Amino acid sequence: MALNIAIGGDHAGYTYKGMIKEVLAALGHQVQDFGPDSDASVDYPDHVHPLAKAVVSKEADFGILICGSGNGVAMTANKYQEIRAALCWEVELAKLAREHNNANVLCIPARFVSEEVAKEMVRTFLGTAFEGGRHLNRVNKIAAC
Ligand SMILES: O=C(CO)[C@H](O)[C@H](O)[C@H](O)COP(=O)(O)O
Repeated sequence: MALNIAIGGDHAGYTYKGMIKEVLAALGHQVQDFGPDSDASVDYPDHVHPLAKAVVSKEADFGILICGSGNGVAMTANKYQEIRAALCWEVELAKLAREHNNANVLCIPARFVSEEVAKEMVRTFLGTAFEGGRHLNRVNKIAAC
């Protein structure tokens, strides 16, 4: 099924962002790029906030955020109650983030994972369904009051 994917990050994730966009196109998904448009140094929140809002508004089905460690983009995206941004560095983590946490944003640490792992995490994340059941009860308790 073709999905609407929002992708973004910062300069440290710029190269991986381009590579992942090719993967998403090959999978038949629609992609909205929230930048940056070069590897010149930027502040990741400037690119994360509009992406997070696109996911919250359901303009995008899922978000993919890439920076050096993945921490900054994850911290920023998770400021939104409706966002469940998962920092993943192994394919199995991307699978579990969908199965158990119903994650809607995948955060990739470009300086710490190979291109192949990054690509496979994206394919796995977008190809895995939330399991619901006991996990739904837990996910429903995440939102701060
Ligand atoms: O998580 C991050 C910021 O908290 C990312 O790793 C950034 O990509 C990183 O901090 C950028 O570092 P730089 O020295 O400015 O390239």
